Amino acid sequence: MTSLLVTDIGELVTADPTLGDESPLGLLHDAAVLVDDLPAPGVSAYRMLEGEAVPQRGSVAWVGPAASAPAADRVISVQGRCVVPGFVDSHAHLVFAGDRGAEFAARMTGEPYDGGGIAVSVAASRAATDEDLQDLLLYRLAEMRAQGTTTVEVKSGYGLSVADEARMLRLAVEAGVEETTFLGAHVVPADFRDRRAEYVELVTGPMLEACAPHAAWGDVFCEPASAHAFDGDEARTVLLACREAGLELRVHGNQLSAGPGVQLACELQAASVDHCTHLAPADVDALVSCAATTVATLLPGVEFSTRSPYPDARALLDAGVSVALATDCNPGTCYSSSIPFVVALAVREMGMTPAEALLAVTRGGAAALRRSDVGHLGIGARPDLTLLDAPSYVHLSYRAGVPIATALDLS
Ligand SMILES: N=CN[C@@H](CCC(=O)O)C(=O)O
Ligand SMILES: [Zn+2]
Repeated sequence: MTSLLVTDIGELVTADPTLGDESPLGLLHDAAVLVDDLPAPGVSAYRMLEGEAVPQRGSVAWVGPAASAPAADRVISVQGRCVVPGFVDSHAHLVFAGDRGAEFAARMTGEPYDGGGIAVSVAASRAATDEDLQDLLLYRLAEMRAQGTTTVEVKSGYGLSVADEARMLRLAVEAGVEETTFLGAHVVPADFRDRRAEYVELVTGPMLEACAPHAAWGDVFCEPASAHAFDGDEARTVLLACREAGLELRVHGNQLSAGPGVQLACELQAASVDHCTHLAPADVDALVSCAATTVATLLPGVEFSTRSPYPDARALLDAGVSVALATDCNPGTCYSSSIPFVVALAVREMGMTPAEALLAVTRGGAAALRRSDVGHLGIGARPDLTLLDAPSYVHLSYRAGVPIATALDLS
């Protein structure tokens, strides 16, 4: 094992309020970070523990002024640039084949989004080989890392058969994704259109049984305003079955209408309810009451790509709601893998400050995945450092569209 000092950090955001200026950003200037327990170059990054190969990632051992940094086996100077915690993208659909650019173009001339296009991605994904899907997934994961994302959640949902849902989750696990979500209840597939109850039985029975071994989370697209998605009762049935199978819960809710998704997520103590585009006053009250357990994950790339009104993040934060931001990278409502793009939208369009937006894609994303080891650079954290080719985190939204963020390679 070796140690590594990342030094000459002009501005360091730890997102740990016990460090630095003791603000929520835990900000330091002219700083350094010591990472311990890294595998030595050329040595296996895995250690066998009880018969299983466990990745050795190291951890943050010290944070402070560069001038008083401890010695280390290796040193990387970032030459005055800004370092922030690696972004945690808590909502993405990365296992799919096919293209829906024409659907996007039609939306830009006024066609509404209703979820019907999901069938196009399902057909293309079912037809794709394992190898094709794996290549596409790995490409998208690399694209995210190149833009500063170090933890990502990946959903199934473009298989909608027992075998295809299970293979999508298996491929995600094989690609090294730690946060995998079973979304067999994405939409009701065409061959079940007049047999909705039968599809819910399939999802909660054989499909769940085949998928649960590859998934940490269970999710549902709860949207009574769409004929393709699931109403409140169907969504409850799916979520309860997922919980029974040992999965923790997350919900696609209130995307197209102020439906029952938020209330259901709060009632079932889901980790996150995602979209929250259309909220009734009672939904905001519910999100405030359940802020300790349930995060409202806002996905402004979706509002951008579906030309919908942005949720009022300012009002949610002021009310005391726990807020995260994520990409929702998917072929339909937002084919962007860029957390910096999401940050820029949240600041420009949703009333968030640059600091709040950065915390929402780090601490917020981690809370939405119930993770305490990522989303910050406190002592003991996973050493996921994202480098900004800029003097300050403010540049993430100030320099919108410029590729300044990238995950730092410690190897
Ligand atoms: N709304 C449901 N699911 C995805 C979109 C899926 C698609 O259109 O392909 C979302 O989160 O926006
Ligand atoms: Zn989604």
